[in-house]
Amino acid sequence: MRAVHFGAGNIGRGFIGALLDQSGYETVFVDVNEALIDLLNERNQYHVELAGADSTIEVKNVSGLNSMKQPHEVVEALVHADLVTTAVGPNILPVISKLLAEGLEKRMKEQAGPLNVIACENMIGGSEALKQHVLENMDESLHERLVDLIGFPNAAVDRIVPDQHNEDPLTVKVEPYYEWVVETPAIKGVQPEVEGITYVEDLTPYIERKLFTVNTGHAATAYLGSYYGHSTIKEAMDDPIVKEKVEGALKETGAVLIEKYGFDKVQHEGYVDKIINRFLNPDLSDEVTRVGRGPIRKLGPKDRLVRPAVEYLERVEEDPHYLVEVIAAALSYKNEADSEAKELQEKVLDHGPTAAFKDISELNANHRLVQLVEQKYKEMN
Ligand SMILES: NC(=O)C1=CN([C@@H]2O[C@H](COP(=O)(O)OP(=O)(O)OC[C@H]3O[C@@H](n4cnc5c(N)ncnc54)[C@H](O)[C@@H]3O)[C@@H](O)[C@H]2O)C=CC1
Ligand SMILES: O=P(O)(O)OC[C@H]1O[C@](O)(CO)[C@@H](O)[C@@H]1O
Repeated sequence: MRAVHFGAGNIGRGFIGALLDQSGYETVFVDVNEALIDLLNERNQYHVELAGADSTIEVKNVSGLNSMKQPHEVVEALVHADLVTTAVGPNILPVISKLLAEGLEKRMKEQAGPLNVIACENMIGGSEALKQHVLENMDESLHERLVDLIGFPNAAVDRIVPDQHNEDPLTVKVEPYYEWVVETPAIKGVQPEVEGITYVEDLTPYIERKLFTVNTGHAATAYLGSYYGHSTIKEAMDDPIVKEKVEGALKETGAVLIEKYGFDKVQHEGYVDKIINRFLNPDLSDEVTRVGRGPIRKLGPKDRLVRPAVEYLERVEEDPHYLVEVIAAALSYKNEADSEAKELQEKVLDHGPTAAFKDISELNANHRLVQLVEQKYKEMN
C-alpha cells in the first residue's frame, strides 16, 4: 500500500508517518524543505523518540518528493496512491491544493479507483476545506466525478510534538500519547486500514472536545505565559497565576462541551487533568512561541478561543471571564519572528484593539464578547 503525505514536519514524521509505517504503507513525504527530502531519500528511514518513555520507534519505507522541484513526480505518486494525508498547517492547505488537484485529475483520467484524502490539521472541517480548495483548482466538468470518487473525511489529531533541533535532523521526539479520529460518512471505497485511527460516524464532539480543551488550554498557557514573561509552556504552567487562569478557561470550555454534548462532568474533569499533565511533561520542552504561533488564525471565529467564548455566552448565559482574559492576552501577544503576530500588532496599532478584534473574530461591535475583551485589554495594557 502506498501513502502520499504532505508535510514532513513534526506531526508528519512524528505521528502520521509512524502510524502509516506500522500499518504497512510505503510513505512518500511531499515537502518544500529540500534538506529534509534529501535525507529521507538518502536513508529511507528515521527515528521517533517517545519522550519520557525511553523508547524509540524506527520508521521505515519512507521517501521524499520536493513539491517545488518535482511536481510531476508528486502528480504520479498521487495517481498510484492508496491514501493521501496532510499535516502542513491550515494556511498551507490552499497552497498544496493546486498540485493535489492536478494529481487527482490525472488519477481520475487514468484509473477509476476511489481514494481518501485526510487533512490532519488543528481545525474544524480541515479535509472538507481542502476539498473546496481542490475543487477551486479543477475544471468544473470534473467536479461531479471528484465528489463521487474522492473522499475527504474530516479528522482530529492530537499529539504534542514541539519544535526541536536534534543531532539527526530526521529524528523527532514526541509525547507517547496520541489520538487520531476520522469520520466515516465521507469515506469513499474501502475504509483505510491504519493502526491508531479511531473511526466515528460524527466527528463534531471529538474535534470540539479536543480543540476546545487541548488547544484552548495550550493557547491560554502560551498567551498568558508570554504576557507574564515566560518562554516555555512548562515554565508558564509552573506559575500559579497562569495555571489558575488556564484551569479557569478550561472550566468555561468544559461547561460549553458538557452542555452541548452531554459529556459526564467527572469524566470531562479527568480528561482536563490528563491534558494539563501532558502540558507539564518534563521530557518535552515546548516554547510559547510555537504553541502561540498564528494568533490571527487562533483568534478566528471558529477557532479555539472565540468560538467557545461565544458559545459560553449563549449556552451558560454568563460572562466567560477567563476566556476573555486569554483573548486579551492573545491580542497583546508580540513576536517579531511570527508574521501573524506582527500583522496582529500592526492592526492593533493602526485601528485599535477593539476594531482589530472585531475584524479578526468577525463579531459585531455590540457583541458582548467584544465589549468584555475591550475592557480587559485596557486593564492589561
Ligand atoms: N506539532 C503538534 O504538536 C501538532 C500539530 N498539529 C497540526 O499539524 C499541522 C502541522 O503542524 P506541525 O507538524 O507542528 O508543523 P511543522 O512546521 O513541523 O510541519 C509542517 C511541514 O509542512 C511543510 N510545508 C510547508 N509548506 C508546504 C508546501 N507548500 N507543501 C508541502 N509541505 C509544506 C513544512 O516545510 C513543514 O515540514 C498543523 O495543522 C498543526 O496544527 C496537530 C496536532 C499536534
Ligand atoms: O498547531 P497550531 O494550531 O498552531 O497550535 C499549536 C497546537 O497544536 C498542538 O501542537 C497539538 O495539538 C498543540 O500543542 C497546540 O495546542
